[in-house]
Amino acid sequence: MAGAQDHQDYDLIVIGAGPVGENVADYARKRGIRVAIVESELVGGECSYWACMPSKALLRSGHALRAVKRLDGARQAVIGGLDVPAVLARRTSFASEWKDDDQVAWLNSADIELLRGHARIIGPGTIDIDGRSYRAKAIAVATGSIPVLPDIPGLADARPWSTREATSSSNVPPQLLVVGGGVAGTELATAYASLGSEVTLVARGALLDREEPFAGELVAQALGRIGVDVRIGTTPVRVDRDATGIVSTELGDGTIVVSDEILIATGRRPNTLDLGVQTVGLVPGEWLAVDDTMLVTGIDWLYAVGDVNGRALLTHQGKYQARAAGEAIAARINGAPVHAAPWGEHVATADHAAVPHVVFTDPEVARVGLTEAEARERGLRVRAVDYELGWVAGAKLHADGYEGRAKLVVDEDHRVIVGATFVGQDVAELLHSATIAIVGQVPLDRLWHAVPSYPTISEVWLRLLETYGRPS
Ligand SMILES: Cc1cc2nc3c(=O)[nH]c(=O)nc-3n(C[C@H](O)[C@H](O)[C@H](O)COP(=O)(O)OP(=O)(O)OC[C@H]3O[C@@H](n4cnc5c(N)ncnc54)[C@H](O)[C@@H]3O)c2cc1C
Ligand SMILES: NC(=O)c1ccc[n+]([C@@H]2O[C@H](COP(=O)([O-])OP(=O)(O)OC[C@H]3O[C@@H](n4cnc5c(N)ncnc54)[C@H](O)[C@@H]3O)[C@@H](O)[C@H]2O)c1
Repeated sequence: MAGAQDHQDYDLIVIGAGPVGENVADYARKRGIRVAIVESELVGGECSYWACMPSKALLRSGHALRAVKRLDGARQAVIGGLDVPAVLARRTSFASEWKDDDQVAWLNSADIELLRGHARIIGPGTIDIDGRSYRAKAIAVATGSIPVLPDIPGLADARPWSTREATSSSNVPPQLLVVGGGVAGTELATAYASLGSEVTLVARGALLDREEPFAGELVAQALGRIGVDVRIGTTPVRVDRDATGIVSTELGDGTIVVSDEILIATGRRPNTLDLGVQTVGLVPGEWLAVDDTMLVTGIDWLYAVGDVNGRALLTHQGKYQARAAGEAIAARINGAPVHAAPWGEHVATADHAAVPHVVFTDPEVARVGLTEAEARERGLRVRAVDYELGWVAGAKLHADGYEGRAKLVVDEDHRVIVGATFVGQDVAELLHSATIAIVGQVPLDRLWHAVPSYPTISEVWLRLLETYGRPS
C-alpha cells in the first residue's frame, strides 16, 4: 500500500472538484486546515460543463422567444425563429468552452492544492493517484453521479447520447428521440424542440412523476404545443443504428421511432465503482450513506458530499451540504466544537424536508419540501390547497393566456407549510419565498402579514391563504 513516495501533506483531501468538492475544500480551507483537491477531468465538474450551465443556456433563448410571442403587441415584432448557431455559441461560452483555467485560478487564489488524476482510496486516510499515494486526516468524496444506461437490446451499440452529448452537441439533430420523462428528459426535449428538432419523448410513467401530478400534466401539454410527440406508458425494447447512422427504436407498444440520435435520460447512479471503497469495507457502485455532517456511516475519517451520497442530486443542495461538511471537518481537525443539532452550523438538516428545485421546462416546475403524497407517506396530517396562477392579476399581465397552478401542503398539527409547488412561466424566482417559509417554520397566521406586491405573480400566496381559510 503506502510506499516510499508517501506524503502526509494534508489535513483534508477532497476527491472530485465539481461544485460540491470545490465548496468542501473552500469552507475547510477558510478555517485554516491544509487542503488538496483531486480532479480527473475538468475542475468545475458536471454542472459547469455538461449539466446545469449548458442545459440552461440551451433552454433560455427558447423561453425568451416564447415569452415575447405570448404578449400581444410584442409578438408582432418577432419576424423569425431562434438563431441556432448563436444559441449554441452562447451555450459554449456558458460551458467556458470546456476549459477549466478560470476555476483552476480560483483554486489557486483560495490556496487549495490541485492534484490532477484519478483518485482511489487504498486504506484509511490514504489515496492513490496514478501510482502515487497521499495521506490526510480526512477524505471527502465528491465524485458525483453518472448516467444509467438501461439494459435494452442494441442500445449500447447504437452510440446513444447521454446528457453530456446533449448539452455539448455542436449540431441540432433533425430528429431526436428522448428516453426518460424525468427532469433531464423533459428539459432537453424542450431545448431541442425549441432549437428545431422533431422530438419524440418516451416515458414509461407520467412525466415528472415525483412531482405533484398537475406538474407533469401541464408540462406534457406544453411539450405537445411546441411539437414534441410525447409517448407515455411505454419504453424502448430494441434499438438499432444502421450503416447510414439512422436509429430505429422499437417501443413496447410495437411502434418504431426513427431518429438521428437517441438521448438516454433515465436517471443516474453514484460514481463509486472505481473509487477503491471496497478497501474500507464499502460496496462499489452504491450511494455512500452519511450522517448530517456528511460523515460516512461507520468510518470516522471519510465524508461523502453531493450527488455521491444520493440525498439530492442538485448543485445547490450539494453545495449546502459542502458548506456544512467543510466546516465540520475543519472543526473536528481543529478540535473545535461541532454543532450537529438540527439546523446547526455543521449539519445539512434541510436535506430532509426543505430541498428546493426547479425544472426549467416551459412552464417551469418549482418545488420545495414535500408533495402532498410524500407528506402523507411520512404520516403527517396535512391539508393541501391549489390555486390557478392564470387567475392572478400579475400573471395575467405577465403573459396573455398565462397557464399555471400553485399548491401548498399544510401540516395541520403545526399550522406550517411543509411543501409548495409552483408551475407556470417564470415561477422559479417565486420558490425562495416558500423555502424561507418552510425552513423558518413560519406559522400560517403570520404569513397573512407577508403582503405580496400588487400586481405580481407572488399574489398567489394571498390567494392560496384565502383558499385555505384564515385561522380564527
Ligand atoms: C443535464 C443535467 C442538468 C442539470 N441541471 C441542474 C440544474 O439546473 N440545477 C441543479 O441544481 N442541478 C442540476 N443538475 C444536477 C447537477 O449537475 C449535479 O447535482 C451536480 O453536478 C453535482 O455536483 P457534484 O460536485 O456532487 O458532482 P459532479 O459535478 O459530477 O463533480 C464530480 C467531479 O468529480 C470528478 N471525479 C469523479 N471521480 C473521480 C476520481 N476518482 N478522482 C478524481 N476526480 C474524480 C469528476 O471528474 C467531476 O469533475 C443537472 C444534471 C444534469 C445531468
Ligand atoms: N433543473 C435541475 O435541477 C436538473 C436538471 C436535470 C437533472 N437534474 C438532476 O439530475 C438527476 C437525474 O436526472 P434524470 O432526468 O436523468 O433522472 P430522473 O430520475 O429525474 O428521471 C429519470 C426518468 O427516466 C425514467 N426511466 C427510467 N428507466 C426508463 C426506461 N427504461 N424507459 C423509459 N423511462 C425510463 C424514470 O421513470 C424517470 O421518470 C435528477 O434527479 C435531478 O436531480 C436536475
